[in-house]
Amino acid sequence: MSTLHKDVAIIGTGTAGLAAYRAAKEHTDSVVLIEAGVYGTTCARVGCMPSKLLIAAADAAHEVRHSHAFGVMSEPPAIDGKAVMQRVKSERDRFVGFVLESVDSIDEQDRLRGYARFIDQHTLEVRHDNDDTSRISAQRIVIASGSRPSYPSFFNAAKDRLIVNDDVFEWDDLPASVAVFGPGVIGLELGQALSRLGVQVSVFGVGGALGPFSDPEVKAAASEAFADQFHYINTDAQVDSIERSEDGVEIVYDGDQRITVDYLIAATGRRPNVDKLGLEQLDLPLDEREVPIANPYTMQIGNSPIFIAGDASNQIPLLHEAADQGKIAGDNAGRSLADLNDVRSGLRRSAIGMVFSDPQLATVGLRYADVVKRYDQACFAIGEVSFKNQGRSRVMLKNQGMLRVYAEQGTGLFLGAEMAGPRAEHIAHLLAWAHQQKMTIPQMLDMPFYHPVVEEGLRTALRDVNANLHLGKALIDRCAECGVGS
Ligand SMILES: Cc1cc2nc3c(=O)[nH]c(=O)nc-3n(C[C@H](O)[C@H](O)[C@H](O)COP(=O)(O)OP(=O)(O)OC[C@H]3O[C@@H](n4cnc5c(N)ncnc54)[C@H](O)[C@@H]3O)c2cc1C
Ligand SMILES: NC(=O)c1ccc[n+]([C@@H]2O[C@H](COP(=O)([O-])OP(=O)(O)OC[C@H]3O[C@@H](n4cnc5c(N)ncnc54)[C@H](O)[C@@H]3O)[C@@H](O)[C@H]2O)c1
Repeated sequence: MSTLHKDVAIIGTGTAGLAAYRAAKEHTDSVVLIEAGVYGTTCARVGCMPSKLLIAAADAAHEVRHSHAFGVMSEPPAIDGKAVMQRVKSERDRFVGFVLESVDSIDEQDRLRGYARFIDQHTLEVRHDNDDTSRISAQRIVIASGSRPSYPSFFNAAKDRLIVNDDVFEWDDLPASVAVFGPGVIGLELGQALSRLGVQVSVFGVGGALGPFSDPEVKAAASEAFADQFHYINTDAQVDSIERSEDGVEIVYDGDQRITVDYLIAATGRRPNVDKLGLEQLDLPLDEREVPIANPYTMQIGNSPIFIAGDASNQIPLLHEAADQGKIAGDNAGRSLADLNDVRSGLRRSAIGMVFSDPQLATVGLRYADVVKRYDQACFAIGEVSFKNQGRSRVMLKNQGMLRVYAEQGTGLFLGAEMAGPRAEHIAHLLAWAHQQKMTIPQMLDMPFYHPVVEEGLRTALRDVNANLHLGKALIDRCAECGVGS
């Protein structure tokens, strides 16, 4: 068996692996990137980009369907499922093309195709497509193997009609009906988009979980907004049976209710691809899910010569986090070649999470559950705004949802927020930037607010928390000098 000797080996050529490669190359020329699947990254092929393309088509249909409320009359939109999927796939392929160009620009001798597994802390065995194996001996190894959908085994009863997000983006046409299991991030994005594109969508959840929320008030406002968006939604459904029937998948639920759908989409979470890497023989610190425990600032696993990044790390499974973690892991893998203790803390930004549904959902900094865990009740304050009567939101007929902001008593430090509402992707950025700058609520209120904008709703929530921190006056019900409806 041939053995390749390298300073740094990276498992996975996704976003994290590519970032790790570039960072490691700053320290040494001897780096290899190993890829078991297809190049192109999860984000571009089956994740961020195709999902947003589907959502864009759905939004277009929704706007036409609701134009009459503005006095703009139009026919109900005719959805051409084949044309929808054709655009999703062709634009997706364009994005994938950019990634492929970037992979192609990497020296061929730095790339290896095959499935990597650990033999020991410095040795990988790689199984190639033709079933041959080779070995890599590396001083430092970065695990950047991503994640995959995970679902309970009873879903397998749906047989060939059980699908995951990857399969949706392979469709040539839209189906008539689907059941989405899991009203989390993927379930809400894909489920709502399909529903707006005329697919009959039924959503089944467990335990009342909805989107990324831990704040019961924000979750309740989001529940209200989503209540009439689907054929059926129950965030705490009792599913009795799932069966592949002649016509599709038959689901019996909530006692004697039954529905037959074309497909069951499993969106019940993802698991890191670390279970088949042979980690059990390496004496690494593992968590209860057997995922290596890495220092979030250095991405080093214990004091070992192994680093981890991206979804594989199970820290924050988002694209920008995969890029940041990959950079930190690759930099430290290369930097520590001479001395394993020479690792540096990289930049970890304030947390920001988005769901591109309508209303959009967002979390920033500490979520409500984190605040409650860290602080005594008396040591933090909450401010809120409902978007129901918020001026600009009403103007646009996007007046649903709620924003709640959390702050520290005494210092007035902004701690975090949860939001369901219009323009959340932009408001979440303002909040995340304020959070990273460690701004206080009074400092945030000193910033400019234009009129009439949705951000005036943010100002209302900030004023509310300011009053609850005893740093300012209580809110006046109709603050005319603030701008009508702000
Ligand atoms: C439907 C969907 C929508 C999403 N939307 C967003 C969004 O809007 N915004 C956002 O920030 N995030 C989004 N995400 C999350 C984002 O896509 C991921 O966080 C990110 O792509 C993870 O990158 P990664 O490098 O860790 O993994 P990947 O890009 O999956 O790369 C891992 C690579 O490792 C390879 N590999 C695995 N095991 C081995 C092995 N043993 N040997 C060799 N190679 C191996 C795999 O083949 C793969 O190519 C979405 C995800 C999904 C599924
Ligand atoms: N916009 C974005 O940034 C974006 C979009 C998609 C995915 N992602 C990333 O992908 C990750 C995974 O997304 P996800 O939606 O798969 O996971 P998730 O954790 O967000 O949601 C899973 C949902 O499934 C539910 N669930 C679990 N078991 C169930 C069962 N048996 N029946 C019904 N429901 C069940 C959970 O209660 C939860 O609501 C996200 O955490 C996120 O990091 C991000």
